[in-house]
Amino acid sequence: MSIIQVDQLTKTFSRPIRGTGAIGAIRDLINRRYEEKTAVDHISFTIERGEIVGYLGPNGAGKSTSIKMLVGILVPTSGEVRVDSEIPYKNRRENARKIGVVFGQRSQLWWDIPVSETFELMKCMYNIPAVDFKRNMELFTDVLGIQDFMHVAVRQLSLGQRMRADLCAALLHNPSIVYLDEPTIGLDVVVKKKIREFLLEVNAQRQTTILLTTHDMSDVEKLCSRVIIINNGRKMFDGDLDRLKSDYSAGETMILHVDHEIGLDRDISHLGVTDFTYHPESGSIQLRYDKRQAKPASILAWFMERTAVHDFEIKPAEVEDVIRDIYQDSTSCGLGEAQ
Ligand SMILES: Nc1ncnc2c1ncn2[C@@H]1O[C@H](COP(=O)(O)OP(=O)(O)OP(=O)(O)O)[C@@H](O)[C@H]1O
Repeated sequence: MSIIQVDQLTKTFSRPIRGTGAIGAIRDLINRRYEEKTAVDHISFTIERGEIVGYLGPNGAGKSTSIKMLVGILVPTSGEVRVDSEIPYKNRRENARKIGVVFGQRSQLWWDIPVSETFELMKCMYNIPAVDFKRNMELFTDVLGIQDFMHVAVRQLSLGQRMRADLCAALLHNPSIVYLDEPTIGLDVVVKKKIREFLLEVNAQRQTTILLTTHDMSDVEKLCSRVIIINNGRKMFDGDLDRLKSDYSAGETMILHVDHEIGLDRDISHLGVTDFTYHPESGSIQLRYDKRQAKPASILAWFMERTAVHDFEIKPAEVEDVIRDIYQDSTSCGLGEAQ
């Protein structure tokens, strides 16, 4: 049986419409009006034990709301959610024992006490057997490299140190599922690498299921074999990363550092360029093209014939671009959902 089962899950918030100015404020006091916002709209999926799944979407897509329903903080408006046989919002205590959660923007650690004491508190809270605790501490301190700051108060940690301590705390009780919301946000490449290696190690050793939200495509590429993409609360794509990349990651961006612009009114559609902007402050031209249809060398040659190009760089599609392509594809085809 799938470890996570989500069926037609929906969450609608009712939020006040605020009037503008003094009259609006007075009117609000007398007659407050509300609007409905469907943050998660009939989403269904299942996740198998041991999968690492990227749960992606642009800002406001409904990712955090979905995760809050999975961890039991929010009660769905309709639909069903079952996590390792528990209904999270009904069996919050049992569910909490089976899951670990890390929100990149917030810490679950106690601010004023040293990291090591936080872990001791976790041991008591979750009733972790001494043998498991010792084994986990050895593995986690080794892979995450937290030995150096074990005795430092949490408020004195750098962001990267705090994030590693947060991850360790979330996994000490051997949860079968871990929810990670932007776990590498704001971290340098070395710490990102450590965290990814750690997650892969835990997943391989313990079959821990991981659901990860991130805006960092390299997190997705390094960790996830499958991605679910949502937008406006609806599921747009559910499939493996290779399919996502072969079907949708065709957009590339080329940045040319030039002497002067050559006129934005030029028609360069024959080169396969879809977007074309000049940034005078940096003296650069930014072009977007579909690499299945355009030849970067031809684009570069065309510009070099017309202006002095000092340097250029090519950037692969960002996760946001892929999502935008999927969204455009599904709306232009009249599809609500791409499977
Ligand atoms: N408690 C709430 N009350 C009213 N509206 C809410 C509430 N929580 C979220 N929303 C709305 O629901 C939508 C989805 O929000 P959510 O936080 O789930 O998005 P997200 O995909 O996690 O975005 P981000 O990547 O920016 O974190 C947004 O339009 C948001 O304003």
